[in-house]
Amino acid sequence: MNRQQLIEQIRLKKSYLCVGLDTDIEKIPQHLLSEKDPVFAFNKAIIDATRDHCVSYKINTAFYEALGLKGWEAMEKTVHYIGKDHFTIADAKRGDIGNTSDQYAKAFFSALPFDSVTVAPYMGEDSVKPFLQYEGKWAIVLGLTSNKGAADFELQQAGGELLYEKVLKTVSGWGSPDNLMFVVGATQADEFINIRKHTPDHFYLVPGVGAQGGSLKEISEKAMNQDVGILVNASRAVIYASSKEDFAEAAKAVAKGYQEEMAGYLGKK
Ligand SMILES: O=C(O)c1cc(=O)[nH]c(=O)n1[C@@H]1O[C@H](COP(=O)(O)O)[C@@H](O)[C@H]1O
Repeated sequence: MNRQQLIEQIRLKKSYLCVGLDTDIEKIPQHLLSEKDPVFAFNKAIIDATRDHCVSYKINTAFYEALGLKGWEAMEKTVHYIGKDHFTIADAKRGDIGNTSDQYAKAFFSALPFDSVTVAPYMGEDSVKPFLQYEGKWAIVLGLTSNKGAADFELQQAGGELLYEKVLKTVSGWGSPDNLMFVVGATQADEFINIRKHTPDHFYLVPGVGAQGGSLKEISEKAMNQDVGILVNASRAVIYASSKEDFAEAAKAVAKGYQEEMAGYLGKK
């Protein structure tokens, strides 16, 4: 999905919600465990229930890789089931020397039909560029993350600026707002205005509302640009809204609630 199509979907649905499919076999409702592929059965129900309220799904590959071959198969079935109308993110946080990153890009963009992959920038340009070589596909590079450990490196001074600022400035020169997004944690609201100054036109993937306590209102007020420019992810708050048989309806209600709040912020733009 290209930038224009993504913006169209956001305007059409009045939503910039990304539902995170961090599907943990230990947390899915008991009654699904008798299914042949419980993880896919769970995802399918969540997707059916939430697809009208979100524009994107983020599959955190860790939860699937942890199950071996079965998990990878569930991931593959899930990304195909989502289809082309939603922006798909392989949250794999990849990045390695060039010829290895080439293979990671091939894994998610050719063997699998993801629109984007999350990428760690620590190894520099040759580790990120392979993800920028595919027409209509995106690299989503870690900028300022939502976790406590962001203070260890990202928020440290590096030659008169913060390390994450250097990352935003340098990495934005490797691609364009048409194939590059940045991850900015919802818990980092104090930095949003500064981040927008460095990267005015880019989309941000913003995880950390719901379970991590980030404020949708604050993000929306501080980080939106003229093209909306944000995808806000919630995983556990949506997919584990109920642990019982009504899990899909409960997920729908939470996703709808986020969407309605988003519609309000979009209306003010
Ligand atoms: O790259 C990410 O998606 C990510 C970056 C970040 O800074 N913080 C963060 O929580 N994430 C991911 O976003 C999701 C957040 O999940 P919830 O806290 O359950 O909504 C998880 O899949 C995390 O791996």
